[in-house]
Amino acid sequence: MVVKPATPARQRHASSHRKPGPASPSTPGPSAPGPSAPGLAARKAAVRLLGAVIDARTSLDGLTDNEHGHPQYMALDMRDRALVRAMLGAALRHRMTIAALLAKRLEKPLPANATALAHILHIAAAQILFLDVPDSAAVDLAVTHAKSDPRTQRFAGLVNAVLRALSRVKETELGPALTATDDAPQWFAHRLAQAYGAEQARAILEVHRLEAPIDLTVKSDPQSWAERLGGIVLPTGSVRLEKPDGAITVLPGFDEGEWWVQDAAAALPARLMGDIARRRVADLCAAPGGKTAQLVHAGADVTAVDASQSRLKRLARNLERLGLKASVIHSDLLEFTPQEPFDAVLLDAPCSSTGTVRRHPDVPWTKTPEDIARLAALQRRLLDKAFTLIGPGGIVLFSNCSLDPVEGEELITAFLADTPEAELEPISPNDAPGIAPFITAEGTVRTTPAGLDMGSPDRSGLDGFFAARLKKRATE
Ligand SMILES: C[S@@+](CC[C@H](N)C(=O)[O-])C[C@H]1O[C@@H](n2cnc3c(N)ncnc32)[C@H](O)[C@@H]1O
Repeated sequence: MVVKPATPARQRHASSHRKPGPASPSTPGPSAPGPSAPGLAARKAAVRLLGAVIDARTSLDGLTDNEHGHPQYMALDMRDRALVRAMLGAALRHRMTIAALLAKRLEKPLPANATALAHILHIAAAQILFLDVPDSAAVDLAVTHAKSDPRTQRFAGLVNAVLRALSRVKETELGPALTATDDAPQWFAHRLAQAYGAEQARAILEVHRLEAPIDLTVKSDPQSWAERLGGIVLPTGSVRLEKPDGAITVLPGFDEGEWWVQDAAAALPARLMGDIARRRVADLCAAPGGKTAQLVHAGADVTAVDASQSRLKRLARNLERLGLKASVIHSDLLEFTPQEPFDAVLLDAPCSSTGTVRRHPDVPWTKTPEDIARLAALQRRLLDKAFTLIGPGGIVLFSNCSLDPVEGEELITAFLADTPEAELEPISPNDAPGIAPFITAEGTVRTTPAGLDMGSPDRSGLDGFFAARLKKRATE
């Protein structure tokens, strides 16, 4: 398979350009960079954050937030932050491949409690194998890092020897290692295989090694926006950008509010609600508002509800930029008591996010099967509540970005069995452009990252999503 380099790291990082010291198999060379070497702070931050993800199951999104991120990350300039994200992306997307190649260079496995050492090796190996950083810089900075930490000091020679050996064999060993390895924790690979069969699970895991392209939902005229922005129009109507250079916010149409970033799969649920022009519609877990924007743009009178104040602030900013208006309510859905029923509600429920691994490669490492069970139980409570908010003949569109049937197909089957006044309104190919390949035998929608083949790996794929349209039976 072809491994797409993890951008933006194929740019060279000036702070990494040092000549290597003399290559000794086990002793760091005399010219190994000093404790304040350029590029060292970025490596230390990446190692620290990898530890937080792997050892403490902390979500990378929060750690690398540009306003409230981890202090070691916040102390870096934007260029080094991009490098940290690239190192972490590669280290997590290829975690098992890296582990297998490192293990071959070690005489015996690292002790289970040598986590600091393991993370230094993984971050350096990610650079050597997948990023456009000179191998010598990756090795030397890892050695300096190891020397500076009392927990890893005595392993500096081992770090040097293992990484230099890895650099020597990467051309011959990387390809076969990628073919032989599932880059996922066992529980996750196993669950995917149970749900989708071995072949499809393998295809999904392969796509998880790639970074996702950027998709836009445009207010109108996708073809002309695709031409202006250098992208393609997907069969579903989203515009897919081809390797955008630099910040999205400087592209034409951003300031004018002509489009918003939204994965092609995430754009599907709101399109399945039928003609909602002038209807009263609630978006029940709304922030940061991608689907709210679609509903308002479709002409509905929208009430957007979310339990998170900070995420609602982002929703309000997004709607303002787009020139779209909704009533915004800060409330736990379980305590939301509107005065009148809605014609339709969209419940894009909080979930394990296992459909978004291309964008969030930490997810399989931070989530557990217990999280999936807990989130499915919460989703069921939210769905029961959502169903009370519509009148007879009203619609609940339930969706989430999980790949797990426990949060999707199985949840809906149980809901229908327990709720006599509910019926599934099957989704049909005429409901939305490009939807046909994703409709299941039951009439729900299921996408996986291995879907939407656009001819080349970096143009293809979409997030994993589930959607079901439920109707409240009209009373006689
Ligand atoms: C998957 S995100 C929604 C994404 C959003 N629909 C969009 O398209 O931009 C799930 C949202 O559910 C919200 N949430 C979680 N539990 C909630 C609850 N009990 N009541 C209301 N909102 C909740 C979270 O704050 C989060 O914003």
